[in-house]
This record gives sequence, C-alpha cells and structure tokens, in this order.
Amino acid sequence: ECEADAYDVIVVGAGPAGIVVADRMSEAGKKTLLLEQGGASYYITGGRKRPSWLNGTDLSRVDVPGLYKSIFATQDNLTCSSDYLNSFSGCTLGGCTAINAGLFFQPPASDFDTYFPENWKSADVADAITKVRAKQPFTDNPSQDGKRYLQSGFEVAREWLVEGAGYAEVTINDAADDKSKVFGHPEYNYEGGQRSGPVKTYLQSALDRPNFSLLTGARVTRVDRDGETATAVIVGGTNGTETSYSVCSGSGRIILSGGALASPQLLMVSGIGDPEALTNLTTNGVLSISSSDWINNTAVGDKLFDNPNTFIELTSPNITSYEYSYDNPPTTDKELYLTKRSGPYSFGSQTSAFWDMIPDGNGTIGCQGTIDSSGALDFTANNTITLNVYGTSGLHSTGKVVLDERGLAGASVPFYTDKRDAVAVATFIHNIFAALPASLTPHLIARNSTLEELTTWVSTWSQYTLGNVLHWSSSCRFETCVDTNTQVLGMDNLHVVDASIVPPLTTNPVFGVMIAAERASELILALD
Ligand SMILES: Cc1cc2nc3c(=O)[nH]c(=O)nc-3n(C[C@H](O)[C@H](O)[C@H](O)COP(=O)(O)OP(=O)(O)OC[C@H]3O[C@@H](n4cnc5c(N)ncnc54)[C@H](O)[C@@H]3O)c2cc1C
Repeated sequence: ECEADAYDVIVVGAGPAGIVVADRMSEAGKKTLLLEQGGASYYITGGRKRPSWLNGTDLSRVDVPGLYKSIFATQDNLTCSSDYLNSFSGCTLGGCTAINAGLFFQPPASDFDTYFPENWKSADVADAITKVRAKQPFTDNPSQDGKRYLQSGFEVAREWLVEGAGYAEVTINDAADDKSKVFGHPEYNYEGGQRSGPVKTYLQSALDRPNFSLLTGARVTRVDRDGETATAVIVGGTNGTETSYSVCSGSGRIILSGGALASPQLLMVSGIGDPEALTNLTTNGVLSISSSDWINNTAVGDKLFDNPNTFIELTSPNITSYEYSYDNPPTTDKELYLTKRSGPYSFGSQTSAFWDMIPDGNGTIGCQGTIDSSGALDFTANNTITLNVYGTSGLHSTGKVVLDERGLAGASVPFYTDKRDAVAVATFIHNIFAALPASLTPHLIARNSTLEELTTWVSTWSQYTLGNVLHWSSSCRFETCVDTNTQVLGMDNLHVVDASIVPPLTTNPVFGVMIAAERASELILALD
C-alpha cells in the first residue's frame, strides 16, 4: 500500500544513534533510507585521507586509534563545516564516532533508574544493553600483542588513587554499575587494534539488506509535514535545488538522528520549537511556515548539556610522557602498528579512567577523571600528564541550542550557573588531592588547596578550566520534547533518536546513545 518511491522509515544522520536505529528498522523489514550529509570516513567506507606512513594499507586516518588527537589540527572534511554547524562535531559516516577518542563506557544502571522516564528504567533497557554488547566489540587492552603501552602514568595514578585514596581497581565495563571510587584501564570501542564503532558493526549488517539504502552527501534542510504528520524530508543541493524523499502515507516514520545540536535545529526549521526562536527564523527568512501551523514547544533545544572540563597538569619523575604524531611516529611505534596493530598507536592516548559519586542534597553528582599520556598547553615537558576532570550525571546547570541568523545551530552552555555543580567537581578534586603522593606535583593549583579555593578555581575561566568536552546531549528531553516512545510531542510519526533525548550520563555518551537507539527501536517497532 506504500507509494513505490516512498520509504517506511527515513533516518536523518549516520551517527551512532542513526546507524543503530536504521539497522534495526531494516532488520524488521522496513524499507529504510539513511541520509548522511557527510561522506566517507573509515577505509571500508571509501575513506582515503591519511598520513603517508599508511600508504599501501587498508587504513584511513579514521581507522588508526592513535591518530585521534590529530582531528583538532586537521579535519579533512570529517567535521561539520561552518556552513552547517557552529560547533566542532563529526559530520561524516559514523558522526562523532569516526573522530572521537573511542572511550566506550557502559552507563551505570542508576543513570536509567534515576534520570530516565517509565519504560526506560534499567530493567527496561536490559535487552538493549545486551544487544549493544553483543554487536559492538570493545576492549580495555587494545594492543594486539596483549601488552599495555604508556603505562607509567597509569602506575602513578594507581598508586595515588587505589593505594592512596582507596579507589577499587576494576575492569570498567565488567563493573559498569559501580561508579563510586573506581579506577581502571579505559574501555575503547576498538577491534583488532583499529577503531571500530557502529560503522564497522551495525552499518555493515544494514548494508547487507536489500531494503536498506544509504545516501551520503545528503544534507536534510527540513522536514515537510501536513499538520501533525511528517510526509518527507527535503535534501538541499547545490544552487538551491531541493530533492524530496517521502515516507509511506499513513504508515511511514521519520527519525531525526542528527545529534543534540542538529536535531533540535531540524525541528525548529520545520516549524516545531520555541515560538521566540521560530519568530527569529521567520524574520531572518529561514522559516516560511505560517505561525498558525507551528507546533510551539519551548523544550525543543532547551536544557542542552555538556560536561564541564578541568585540565589538571601533573608532573612526576616516575612518568614518561608520550606525544602522538600524525605524520611521523617513531619508527618502532610505526612498525609495531603496521605489522602487528600493536603499540601506542593502537589506542587514543588515555591510559586511566576513574569515577566517584559526590553527595548532593538527596542525590549525587557523578565525576569522572581520565588521564592522558602527555601534558598540555603550557606544561608539555616530559614527565607530565594531563588529568581531565569532568562533572557528569546529576549536574544542575544546562544551556540551550541557539540558532544564528542563518538558522544554524550552536551551543550556549553556561557551566556552573548552579554553584552546587562547581562544589561537587571541586569536592572530587579535593578528595583525591588529599591522597596525592609527594612525588606527584600538580601545576597551577596547590596540593593543599581548600575546597573553597578549588570551587573558585574550577569556575573561573582559564585555558585549563570551564572547557567543553563536546559531549552534547539532552536538548530534546523525554516528556517535554519527545514522549517515551521518542515521538516529537504534537506529531504522529516524527521521532528524535540520538544524544538529544539522553539525559546527562555518568559516563562518556556513545555507549549510552547506542543503548538509547536500541531501546527506541524496540519501542518504535512496537507502535506499528
Ligand atoms: C572530539 C570528540 C571526542 C569525543 N570523544 C568521545 C569518546 O571518547 N567517547 C564517547 O563516548 N563520546 C565521545 N564524544 C561524544 C560522542 O561521540 C557523541 O556524543 C556521539 O557521537 C553522539 O551521537 P549522535 O548519534 O547523537 O550524533 P553524532 O555523532 O553527532 O552524529 C550525527 C550525524 O548526523 C549527521 N547530520 C546532522 N544533521 C544532518 C542533516 N541535517 N542532514 C543529514 N545529516 C545530518 C551528522 O553529519 C553526523 O554524522 C566525543 C565527541 C567529540 C566531538
């Protein structure tokens, strides 16, 4: 009964969420179209951007974990252009999972039980978690020769946090529910010493199905709707041309998976959002839908979240720092990687991760630390490492997705507007500094700083404080922006499934975003 050229499901955006949901829709027999504005990333997708030392291999720069940090220096069209987004983000097959560090931590059950609505509690997402774990490999020991590399920082941190501060050493994803004073080797979604992620797993199973189509270089500019029914997505071409892709009338669904900045933007340019923002879009000539056809909802783009980051530089005579190179890795490390997928280039520079839950009224605020293999900014001498401290779940301060006069999305996230957040992060630092060994010297903040001094320091801007981690989430929340089936409020067949619907997690987002996409797939399929 569906029109010949229409789809059962159109998914906008091939990030981790869009790939998972498109795979599950096609698996269920839906004629599925996945639209991605970016292009090739991993070698298997046709990606060929790489340093010359990878010539002759079946690797692009995306495949090699140790090239992670180079994305901040050269982007090769893997990130979103300033004609599309006012933020640093992945715009390529895999979305940010093609450019990120690959840290892959399962969120604790308490995140679902505390912050998610009915139908999304830990018991409800248990199958979704099992599915992600079955389909997406991860490891805390990525080097294929089985050895751990660049461990001097890990050993110093273990002495400090485990022997000194009483943290438990755990295999992080085996003890996923425990995020109080735990320490371990970071988990990465790598396989065989290479970057994995949904492009290497879910996208490959989708591509094997005849009812699945993937279109790259396809930027969706808006959703066409007939009142409460989404009918098509419009893809912009060069010179203002437009192509329309329709969903089956009566039964089709459109799923927005553009990420926590882009999905609210797509809703707004389709006449769904805060009337003040829609009025601005109209004034600027971006929106031409009459205000009587708007779906007014101030929750679209509201309560955007990112983790506030603090860099702490630490020096110890027992540490040997390691700087990664894009063009010229040391010969032994290059050979180790090329011949055995081993050595420092088999992972993305983080050598340790740890968490604590800081009491906050009747609840808790999650805090995470990760330790990098080198110093940063003004402290790049050898013997130095960088500790990234972020506040995570339970933080109170949030921001907003803001559209500029061109209708492009950017982020406004004023960290620590709620002082409890700064106190929690400062408490985390204060607690671990109480156990800092004499051999480990912190820079810029004294080892005996008071809680008040640390609270002021984390919430005062410098190159080391108030940093964005680029973990955008929570900008289209359950019950105010989407219902618990991920349907946009006021719409019949328009969904948001990506980091936008995920509340602030205790862990880095990707694992949680993939769980959310698995759970959303179950709920969407159950609607038919
Ligand atoms: C530098 C960096 C490092 C990070 N490190 C980690 C890490 O180590 N571990 C971790 O867990 N998280 C990390 N993150 C965050 C994590 O990658 C993101 O939270 C996650 O990828 C979000 O998934 P998503 O599916 O919601 O959106 P995204 O990954 O942003 O994917 C959205 C996709 O949709 C496409 N799209 C958007 N709008 C349109 C449109 N209009 N038309 C067509 N296509 C569109 C985009 O091009 C993009 O490919 C990092 C992020 C960055 C930027």
